[in-house]
Amino acid sequence: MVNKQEIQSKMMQAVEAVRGTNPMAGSITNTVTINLVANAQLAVGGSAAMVYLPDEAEFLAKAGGAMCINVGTLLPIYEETLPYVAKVLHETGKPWVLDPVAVGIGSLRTKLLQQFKAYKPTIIRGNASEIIALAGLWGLDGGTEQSNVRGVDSTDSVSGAKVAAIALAKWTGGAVAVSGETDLVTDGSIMAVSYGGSHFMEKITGAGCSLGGVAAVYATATSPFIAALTATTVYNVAGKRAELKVDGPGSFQVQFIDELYKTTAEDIANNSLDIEEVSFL
Ligand SMILES: Nc1ncnc2c1ncn2[C@@H]1O[C@H](COP(=O)(O)OP(=O)(O)OP(=O)(O)O)[C@@H](O)[C@H]1O
Ligand SMILES: Cc1ncsc1CCO
Ligand SMILES: [Mg+2]
Repeated sequence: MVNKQEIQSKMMQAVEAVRGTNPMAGSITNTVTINLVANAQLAVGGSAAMVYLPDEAEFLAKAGGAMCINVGTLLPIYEETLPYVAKVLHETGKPWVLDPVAVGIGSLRTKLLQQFKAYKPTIIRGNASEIIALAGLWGLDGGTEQSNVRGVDSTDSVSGAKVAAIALAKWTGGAVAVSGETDLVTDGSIMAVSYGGSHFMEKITGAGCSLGGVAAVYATATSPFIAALTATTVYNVAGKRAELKVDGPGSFQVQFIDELYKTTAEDIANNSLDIEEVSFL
């Protein structure tokens, strides 16, 4: 049986460990949201470093406790950097997060995301359409060949990505986090549903990208499943609280960083969470 209290207590430990040790998680991420990703990582107690070049990515992969790869805005150099660093991460057993932003657009994005299948990202984080499309690209259950990703936005429901999320987690042996109004996190055998957040998170860019960066920070301190669930939960708590204090998306983003900074381990344990065993779904 899955023990919800044990999961909550592991999340609390991860939050405290990160606040106590300031772990570094490097990123190769998109140019739209790079600043929000770094600030969110710092707000939860981590340390950020962003690079583009293959040798620098290798340095960060080895020096940090985990890494975040987000394919939002591809540059030609990424054809070299991304498979190279993913191989280093896989071979050294370093946890890494993949955000398959806009999967389905362009030949380089498709080629890179196909290459990542063999390097088994420890955490895959995306919106529902991205998770379904990545499962489709990798030939796994629950995926569709045609991507429903509309640019970087989702057109699918989170619950519709359940089978794809489980299949991806079983393939990687890690965790998958599907974001939306409610969030799903699975390791292929447990399915967690986390509630909270804010409608304003759809009105700022990078809530998802920065969630991936924060998941990488927690992955330096705990298992992929607990890291993905802790990041998801912190986002749900901080989003809910920030919404109460603001009246628009611009001030929401500022308030959200403050709430990430203020969210405690107890707040995370007290946030609404459902846990189910996948075999019963
Ligand atoms: N309608 C909503 N209500 C509550 N929380 C939401 C809502 N939509 C998104 N969120 C939260 O926003 C965060 C990002 O999820 P989202 O699905 O928007 O990612 P995304 O589409 O990849 O974002 P981006 O690509 O802009 O970074 C998650 O923490 C999620 O829980
Ligand atoms: C808007 C946008 N375009 C490419 S990446 C990105 C950030 C959200 O995914
Ligand atoms: Mg996204």
